Amino acid sequence: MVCLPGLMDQLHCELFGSDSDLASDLDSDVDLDQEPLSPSHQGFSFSAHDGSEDNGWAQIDDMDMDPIFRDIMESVPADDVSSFISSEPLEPQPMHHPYPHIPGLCVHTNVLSHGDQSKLIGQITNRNFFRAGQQNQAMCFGENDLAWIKWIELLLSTSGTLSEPYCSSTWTTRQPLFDQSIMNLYYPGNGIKPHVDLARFEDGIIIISLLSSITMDFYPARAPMKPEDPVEGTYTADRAYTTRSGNDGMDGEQIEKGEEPTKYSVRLEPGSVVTLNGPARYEWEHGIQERIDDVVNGDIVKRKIRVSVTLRKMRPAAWDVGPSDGSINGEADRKLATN
Ligand SMILES: O=C(O)CCC(=O)C(=O)O
Ligand SMILES: [Fe+2]
Repeated sequence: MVCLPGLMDQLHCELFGSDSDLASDLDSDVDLDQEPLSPSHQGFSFSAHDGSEDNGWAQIDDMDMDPIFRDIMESVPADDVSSFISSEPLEPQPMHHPYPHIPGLCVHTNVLSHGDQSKLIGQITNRNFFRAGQQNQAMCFGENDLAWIKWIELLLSTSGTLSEPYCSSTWTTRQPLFDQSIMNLYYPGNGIKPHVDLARFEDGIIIISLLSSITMDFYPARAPMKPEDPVEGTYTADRAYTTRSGNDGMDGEQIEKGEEPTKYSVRLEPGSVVTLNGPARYEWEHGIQERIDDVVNGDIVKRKIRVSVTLRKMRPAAWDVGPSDGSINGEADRKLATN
């Protein structure tokens, strides 16, 4: 694993245990019939949405489990969440939906079968990434720490999700395909502010949706990026993440002028995958509004608990980036969104 202290700090990622332990622990996949991994087997702790600095495993036994999370997770056998996903076919027939207004955006439905979704959720809960529901985001860095999710790459390939014209072969043939992942947990009412993913990630980003559907919105970026931008980023936090949230996508200036911002809404179903390439990755912001329901074809649909997995690849130079303003990324946005 390569993860410099500065970078770790900036992305709220804390290492527990030695690298060698971590690598061997993560070599094999999670056996869903086993007991959840003990804290000593888990290499990382992750930022909590309360912003607390010290999230050491020593505290875990003392944690009060979030009651909503407990109810949901206790009702789900570790290896079967199909009761959450009742409306999908057993054998998925992937469909690919490009969005012509947003070049490089494609939503791929029915990519993960019930079993695939169960396995992925089982892996996530087994690893206690969300610390029993007390935090809403977790991250993994480096190929070793993504070993548990490597099987998804094959699924993406065989489903046609990583094929032209939806995804450019300039990135789908890279090795490794992904070396960074973020798991996000959303309760009804939670969201993520509109953002362009950090410049430190390469082109070619995927978002997997699990457990329930949600509406994601896309807006033209206020500060578009280019692939060759410095890995540190080129824009400031106050420019990138100000008021475009919770008000149907209008920022302060646009509200004053009475202008409607361009916004495209995309429905993300469990088992679906979003691919972001080129303009969709660099020139459009994506976000999820903080609401308890979404309007879908005129109907109000209540939100339920949702988990997403974002997979990306770090730009080589990004591993050397030291600490800077940690607030200019989507990770920090989750913290704001839940406070
Ligand atoms: O949770 C999602 O669906 C989106 C996550 C995201 O945009 C991010 O982590 O950068
Ligand atoms: Fe993002």
